[in-house]
Amino acid sequence: MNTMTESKKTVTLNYINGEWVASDSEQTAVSKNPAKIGEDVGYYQISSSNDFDQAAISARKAQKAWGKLAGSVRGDYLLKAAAILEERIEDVATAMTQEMGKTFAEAKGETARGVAILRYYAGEGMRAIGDVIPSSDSDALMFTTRVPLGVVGVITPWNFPVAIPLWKMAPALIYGNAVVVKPASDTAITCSKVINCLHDAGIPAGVVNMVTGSGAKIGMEMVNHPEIDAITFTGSNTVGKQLAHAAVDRGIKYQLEMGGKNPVIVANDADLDLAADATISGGLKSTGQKCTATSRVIVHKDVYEEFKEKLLTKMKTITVGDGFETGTWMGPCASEGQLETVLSYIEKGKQEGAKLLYGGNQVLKDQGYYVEPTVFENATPSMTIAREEIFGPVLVLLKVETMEEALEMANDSEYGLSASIFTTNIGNMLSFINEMDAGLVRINAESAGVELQAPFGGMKQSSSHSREQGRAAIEFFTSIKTVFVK
Ligand SMILES: NC(=O)C1=CN([C@@H]2O[C@H](COP(=O)(O)OP(=O)(O)OC[C@H]3O[C@@H](n4cnc5c(N)ncnc54)[C@H](OP(=O)(O)O)[C@@H]3O)[C@@H](O)[C@H]2O)C=CC1
Ligand SMILES: O=C(O)CCC(=O)C(=O)O
Repeated sequence: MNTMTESKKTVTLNYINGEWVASDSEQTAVSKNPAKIGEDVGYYQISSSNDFDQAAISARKAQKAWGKLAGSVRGDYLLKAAAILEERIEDVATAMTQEMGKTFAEAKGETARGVAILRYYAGEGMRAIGDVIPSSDSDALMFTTRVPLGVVGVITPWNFPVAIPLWKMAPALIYGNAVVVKPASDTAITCSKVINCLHDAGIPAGVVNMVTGSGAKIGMEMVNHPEIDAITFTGSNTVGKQLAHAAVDRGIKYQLEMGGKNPVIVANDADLDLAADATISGGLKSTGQKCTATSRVIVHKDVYEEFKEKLLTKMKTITVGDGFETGTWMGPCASEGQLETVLSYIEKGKQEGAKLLYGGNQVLKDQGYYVEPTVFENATPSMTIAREEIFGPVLVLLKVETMEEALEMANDSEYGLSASIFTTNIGNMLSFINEMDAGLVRINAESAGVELQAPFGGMKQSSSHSREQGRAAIEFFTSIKTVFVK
């Protein structure tokens, strides 16, 4: 059982060396429902250094045997875990909606994506891992193979509490690593349910470990721990950079996936209904809390007014509320802190002279951390709302005279994660594909929407320039060995 009951409280436990255990700190913290002020979802462990130490040591011990198993055998564990997660979709998605507010439909969709991620990486256990390379010595055989890194530390955010831990853990495991995961505190309970699927699939003790608690404490201990050979992280740029510095100091491998300020360009030949729908879906689903969310909407002057009207008409139909209620399109911000951040950006937008076209207010205040879908216009590219990641349901409209100006503006950002263009002109498409500085470029499709079988990652400040997901994951989670036999 991943929980225990203590004074009528349901307490989620740590998972160390194949067992669900309480922290020796004897401290727990509460996970709160952002849709219902005052409703506690449950409790999780505030772990100690000793807990983390135990997890890292047991991962080190277990990795040796795990790494020696055939890839197909490791894959079988992932397939079993996938089947178990599939049976538990409703339960896992319920925890997700309760902990971070995403609508139940989105939470179920994400959990189904988690199942697909496990199945995809199970298949990786059967695929080629090296090349035969002709040697200059005709009597020799030269080839490459790949070996696991050892123990991988996994630090994950709250916005995709099932998909992100799985798209990091599943490739780590299939390529023979052991893992210690430190999930976001806001969604620790959801993550423990995912780990429980791996436990119930019979994964050998120590191969997977989960330690919950403060990121500032456990996260930093993780990157500095001698038993940790690599770190994979998704979250804020500030924390990502701290981890990178520490990883470089220790000479370990690291992978960071961080922020975005993703643009969508609407050309004067675009299908404006499609563009408006995709801007809303890409910018406001999950309450704008995706690193791939649309944030800057760069519109050609010829279609600006028409596009704006379509966008506003559609935005006005959005229903905000508890993600469990039928009819809710957009849930609350994930926490009080996120709500405050979003409201402070809205204030800054007004102060800096942008025009608030729609929304901008906190709503259902006595119920939860809700904010209206919001759109600004008359913004300039130098305004804070056009430069910084807001991570909320806020769109900024920017008008341009030409497509060259649109592309230049789209690239005028420290980030480069995802970007889209709406156009029917092949020349516009090709310029965008070639010149847009983003890891994910999408034509006539919203900026969000990552496919698990394709590489994912950003340019500039959005990532550590590595890619995760798809086959690209093998580059991070393994080391290449070149073998020469004579
Ligand atoms: N790229 C993305 O998908 C995401 C981007 N963000 C951006 O970051 C902003 C802040 O969100 P927030 O949740 O605070 O993001 P953080 O980067 O603080 O948190 C992400 C993960 O890192 C952990 N963490 C926190 N501090 C440290 C540390 N010093 N060392 C190691 N790990 C640490 C967190 O643990 P704990 O939860 O215990 O603090 C969590 O597991 C958002 O508004 C958004 O702009 C946030 C989440 C995802
Ligand atoms: O767009 C997506 O599906 C994934 C987004 C993501 O990776 C993130 O927000 O961290």
